[in-house]
Amino acid sequence: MAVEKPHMNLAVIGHIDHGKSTTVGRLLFETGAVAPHIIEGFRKEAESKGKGSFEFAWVMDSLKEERERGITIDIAHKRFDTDKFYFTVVDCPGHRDFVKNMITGASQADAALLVVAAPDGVMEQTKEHVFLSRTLGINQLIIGINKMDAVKYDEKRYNEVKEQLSQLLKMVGYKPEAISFIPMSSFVGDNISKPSANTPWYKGNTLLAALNTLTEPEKPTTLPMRLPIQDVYSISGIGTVPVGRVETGIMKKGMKVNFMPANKDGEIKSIEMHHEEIPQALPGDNVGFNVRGIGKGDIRRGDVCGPADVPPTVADEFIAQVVVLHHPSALTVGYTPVFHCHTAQIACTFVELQKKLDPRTGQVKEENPTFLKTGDAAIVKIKPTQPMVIEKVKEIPQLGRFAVRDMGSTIAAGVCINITPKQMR
Ligand SMILES: Nc1nc2c(ncn2[C@@H]2O[C@H](COP(=O)(O)OP(=O)(O)OP(=O)(O)O)[C@@H](O)[C@H]2O)c(=O)[nH]1
Repeated sequence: MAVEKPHMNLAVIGHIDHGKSTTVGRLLFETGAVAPHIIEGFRKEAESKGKGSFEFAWVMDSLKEERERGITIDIAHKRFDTDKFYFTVVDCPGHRDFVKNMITGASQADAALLVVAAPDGVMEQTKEHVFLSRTLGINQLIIGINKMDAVKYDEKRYNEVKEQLSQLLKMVGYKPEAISFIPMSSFVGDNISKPSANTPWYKGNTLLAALNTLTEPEKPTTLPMRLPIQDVYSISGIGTVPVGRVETGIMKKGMKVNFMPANKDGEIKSIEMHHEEIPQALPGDNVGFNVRGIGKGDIRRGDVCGPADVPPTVADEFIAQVVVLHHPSALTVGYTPVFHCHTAQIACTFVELQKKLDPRTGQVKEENPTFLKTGDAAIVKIKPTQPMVIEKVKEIPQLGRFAVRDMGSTIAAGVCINITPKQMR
């Protein structure tokens, strides 16, 4: 029987027009995920509209209007295989709900591919995306220095851009020496699956070979068990069945558990996954489970299940590091948008703006700033308007991240660095 390859979620990030979509299109094409006749169809359609150079980018444009405007929006949920992994391409920052999806775990990326155009080098969004990747806990990075054809495959230019990037990576805490840099052209197909004769000076991996060097993320089984509740059902003959995904630790049959902030105790009677009873559930498993001692009205979406002896932390207040991604004006003390943290959505107030940071270095730029604006990073104190479970990102990273949403868009993203807990028991 064929053994399924390990799965990796890959975020493709980089400055606008640096070639993210073209690179994804090229990867899908060269790994056989898109049939050549489909590419040919796109090429003809593009030519007929005078956009002949867009063929690979077009593979990714599933929306017709987007195609006509010549920009790419929908690169979500594209799959391709290397001989070691199968990859799902997740949305990139700036595209729709990327940040929110990353944080709520819907598309937590295991690795990121940063695309940087050789003619431009490091640009504004390159910096933003690198910082955001770091904040969101993406530890593995591959860098494609793209559009090498447009700089005549010049080794000197490649080294300049590589050096700029190395500086940037060091500032945010990545180790450039552990990262693959690849001179490539997604458009021409250089160094994607085969070493290119256009870059005889380059002896490193192709993009596909570099993707194969990534390591499968370990399941966080040694952390305390945390399962944020997605829904609660009442099933006749069984009783109350909460459902959700195990984020950390192991849920076992017979375990004594506690739900916070509901502050209800129970015992796991049975666990079910894909309609089969299982003795234990691991991180990543989506399960339904039956708990002795819990009624349907006792718990709800946003509550978190944990072991009774290490219950989830309910915050009275918490200190967070945030990055403001998009705020129409100035974010000030008193602002109370909705925080999305695991499955909870709770209005929280910015009660103190403690320090403004340089988003690239993390150095303090200003103490007690009066406001924050788009692009700022800061240390802030937050007070939830209702009891809310959150954990320190250093202790349980999966429950320590949040997205801040207001009026339909993601205003900020952040991580919880300290908590003043609410005494619950
Ligand atoms: N010369 C050259 N052009 C390229 C290469 N890769 C992409 N392009 C062109 O660069 C432009 C932008 O490419 P996209 O793939 O749409 O870039 P993107 O980063 O996905 O852009 P957004 O989704 O709008 O942020 C298109 O005109 C591509 O044809 C390359 O390797 N060489």
